[in-house]
Amino acid sequence: MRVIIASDHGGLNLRREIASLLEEMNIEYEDIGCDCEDSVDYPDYGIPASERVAKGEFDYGILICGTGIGMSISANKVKGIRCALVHDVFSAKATRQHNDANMIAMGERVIGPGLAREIVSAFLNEDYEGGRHANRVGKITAYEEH
Ligand SMILES: O=C(CO)[C@H](O)[C@H](O)[C@H](O)COP(=O)(O)O
Repeated sequence: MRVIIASDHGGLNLRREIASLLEEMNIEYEDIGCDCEDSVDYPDYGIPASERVAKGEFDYGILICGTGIGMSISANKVKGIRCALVHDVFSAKATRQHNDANMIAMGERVIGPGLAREIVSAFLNEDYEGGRHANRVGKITAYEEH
């Protein structure tokens, strides 16, 4: 499994926490920044990360900003990306099972590091269920293609 992580200045500390978690989990990952606490614009990090997931370079992406909202909006503009804004473990599991989400976004100003770790772990350990969900995800993909 290969994972890409990115944040703006508002998600810097939580991104570092998630990088530590991925190391503990022995998951191969690339961290594309941002690298300092100076104010940056979340699309400058979220869109390149999403493009690399969409190209197949990574299986999953994890994006963090202050709220997770700007990152999730940016990611979902990239064709092939299904990015869920998640701040609870149930949704992290469900978005893999039902939506086949390939990215999640979280807000460092919304949740603490312990919950964020649980969310990432749940997301990466869950499988897509297909079945009735495949029809629904297929309709999203068809819309994207038209
Ligand atoms: O994009 C966001 C909100 O949708 C993120 O939370 C940003 O991190 C936030 O907007 C940055 O805010 P700041 O006041 O410029 O630090």
